[in-house]
Amino acid sequence: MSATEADILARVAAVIESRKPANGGDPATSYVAKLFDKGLDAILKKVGEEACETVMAGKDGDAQKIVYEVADLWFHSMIALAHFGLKPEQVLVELARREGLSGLQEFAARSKKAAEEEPND
Ligand SMILES: N=c1c2ncn([C@@H]3O[C@H](COP(=O)(O)OP(=O)(O)OP(=O)(O)O)[C@@H](O)[C@H]3O)c2ncn1[C@@H]1O[C@H](COP(=O)(O)O)[C@@H](O)[C@H]1O
Repeated sequence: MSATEADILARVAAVIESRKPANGGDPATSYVAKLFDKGLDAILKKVGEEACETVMAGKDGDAQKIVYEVADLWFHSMIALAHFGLKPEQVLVELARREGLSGLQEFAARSKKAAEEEPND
């Protein structure tokens, strides 16, 4: 991945931020501003729809369609992050934190902690 591609999330996030009503986003001319105007339920509905469309593309096994739907899913997830004042960098930091950490080991550690915290009857 080139530096330019790595910067895309930050650039798209900056445009999303600029579309917030407080930053002058205009629902008449901007899809993102229109979604912010509709509010959190509408944003989350789009995230759910795009997740379903990603699943359907996966079932079809069409590589190009999968890329297209995941792009829609990431894009709408970024609008949801922006709604909560969060940045994609924070998700990237979390992914980086998990690098090299086996998912199975992490699950085992979490299960052990939950069992230890469970109140004894
Ligand atoms: N990456 C995207 C992007 N991906 C998808 N979409 C839009 O998201 C919508 C996806 O909805 P669907 O696929 O469900 O199609 P639809 O049925 O037309 O949509 P709905 O009526 O259900 O909302 C479409 O209208 C797409 O055009 C996007 N719209 C904008 N961007 C980025 O956001 C920037 C700002 O966009 P504006 O706010 O519109 O200027 C753009 O320059 C792009 O970089």
